[in-house]
Amino acid sequence: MAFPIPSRQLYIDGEWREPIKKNRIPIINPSTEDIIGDIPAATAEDVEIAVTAARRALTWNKGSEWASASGAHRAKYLRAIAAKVTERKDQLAKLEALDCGKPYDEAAWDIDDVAACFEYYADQAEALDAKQTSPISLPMDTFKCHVLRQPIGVVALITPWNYPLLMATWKVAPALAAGCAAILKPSELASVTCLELADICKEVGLPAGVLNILTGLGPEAGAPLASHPDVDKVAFTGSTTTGSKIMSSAAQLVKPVTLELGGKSPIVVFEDVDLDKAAEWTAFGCFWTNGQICSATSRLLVHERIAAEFLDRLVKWCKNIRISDPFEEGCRMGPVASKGQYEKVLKFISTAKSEGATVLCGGSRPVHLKKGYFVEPTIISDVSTSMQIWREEVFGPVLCVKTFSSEDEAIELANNTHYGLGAAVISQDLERCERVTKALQAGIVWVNCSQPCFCQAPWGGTKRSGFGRELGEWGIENYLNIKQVTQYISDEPWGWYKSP
Ligand SMILES: NC(=O)C1=CN([C@@H]2O[C@H](COP(=O)(O)OP(=O)(O)OC[C@H]3O[C@@H](n4cnc5c(N)ncnc54)[C@H](O)[C@@H]3O)[C@@H](O)[C@H]2O)C=CC1
Ligand SMILES: NCCCC(=O)O
Ligand code: NA
Repeated sequence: MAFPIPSRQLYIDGEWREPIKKNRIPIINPSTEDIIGDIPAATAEDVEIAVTAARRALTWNKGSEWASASGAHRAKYLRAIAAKVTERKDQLAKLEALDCGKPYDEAAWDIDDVAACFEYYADQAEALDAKQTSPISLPMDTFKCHVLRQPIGVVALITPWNYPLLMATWKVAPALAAGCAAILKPSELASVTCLELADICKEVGLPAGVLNILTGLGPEAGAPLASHPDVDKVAFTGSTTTGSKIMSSAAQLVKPVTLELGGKSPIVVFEDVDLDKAAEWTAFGCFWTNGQICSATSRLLVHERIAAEFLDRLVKWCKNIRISDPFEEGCRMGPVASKGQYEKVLKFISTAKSEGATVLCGGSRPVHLKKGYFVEPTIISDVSTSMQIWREEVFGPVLCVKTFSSEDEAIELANNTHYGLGAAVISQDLERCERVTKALQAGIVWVNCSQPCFCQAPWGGTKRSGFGRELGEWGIENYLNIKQVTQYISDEPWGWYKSP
């Protein structure tokens, strides 16, 4: 599809700014492998300017314009951004489909979620004003106490390419609601819509420096941002390897981080399910977003009594997934996001085969698509718990399968991972679902579904999937300092020491 990609600069201090080193990074359309534009490449020099701008925005007019303004004041900007996102939904969805290969229908859904998330955090910003005055009851009536919730300060938000604008929004919206000033560093593999967010912020007159958007490479732009001494907090979504690096550099300055990292989430299908309903959720849980979801339920555990019949149904559902250019009518799977990702996914499949696993369906490029980073929905069986395909995140459309014979065995296999982001359980027995839910080591459990995500509910992982919770009322807490204010209200002297 020919669609104009706006040519943008870095967004710093409310203005477009060419990177100091003037470098740019090509934008590649993963459906065609064509270069369709370029984005600016920030380096440490630009990070320095952006951090200074953010710091100034916090303290501008003693903070009265932003950091110490009311939540209601900031909410107006968040609502204005939401309205502009909705107004530009079609353009943003098209750009996102071009940039990261998402089916257009999914991209449009994501843009709705972006607008809803800005609206939600506008509500949370308003709610913050009411919370500021609520007293804390103390056991002594000579004292009164309340808590002040104040913005943490300048925050670095580093985000991935699988949901380019939505993952940025999960951080930008609560950070701004809290009164922080932010520097967003989206993934170099899909930054286009984040630069359009900058354009929207300009249009709605967001105060200068409150949100700065630096596109660029991880080591060149992300690393100096994360380690900058004047950045008060880092919120990161991406690979566990990069998350660990960010945590190490933050540790040098005792800087708080929240990390939303990889996963190898299980989906447990019991013997009492409706086979078709369960098969569709299993496919959606792993193949939505072309399989590139941190919470993808990419390890299927199915009861041995129904395994053969269930897998037969599941393969039929998978063969029916329309894989095509993201703009074709009815597309339900596009390409993976980059050449690197394509090669990585195929390598995972070949390693699985060489380790003795069986490819039940898929496993390669679809024959009808000669160009683009397309991989068929792939199901791999005869898997053991020592195999790479069982242990490591693929971040592509690859599901691996094991069977179980009892609830206890299912739980043990489900928890047999270093990760702990998502998990799903499918059964008509809701008591069993409740037992299994409690036993699963994960931050998110889906019952009789997999992946639906609402900005009202907390999101985040355990184990090596990271820590901290985004979204919901927890999302804004990530960007607030809690300050205890205790006042002595008695007219009597304290009277501990003998009066001189
Ligand atoms: N949990 C999730 O949502 C995601 C997981 N991944 C996993 O990570 C693998 C690699 O994908 P990448 O795009 O390379 O992920 P990545 O974790 O390297 O990139 C995520 C973000 O971190 C930035 N970054 C990279 N190195 C950095 C550093 N040293 N300091 C600060 N920021 C840095 C990147 O520029 C990007 O904005 C994928 O194959 C997938 O398995 C990737 C993206 C999202
Ligand atoms: N549905 C949102 C998934 C977010 C993530 O992959 O991190
Ligand atoms: Na791209």
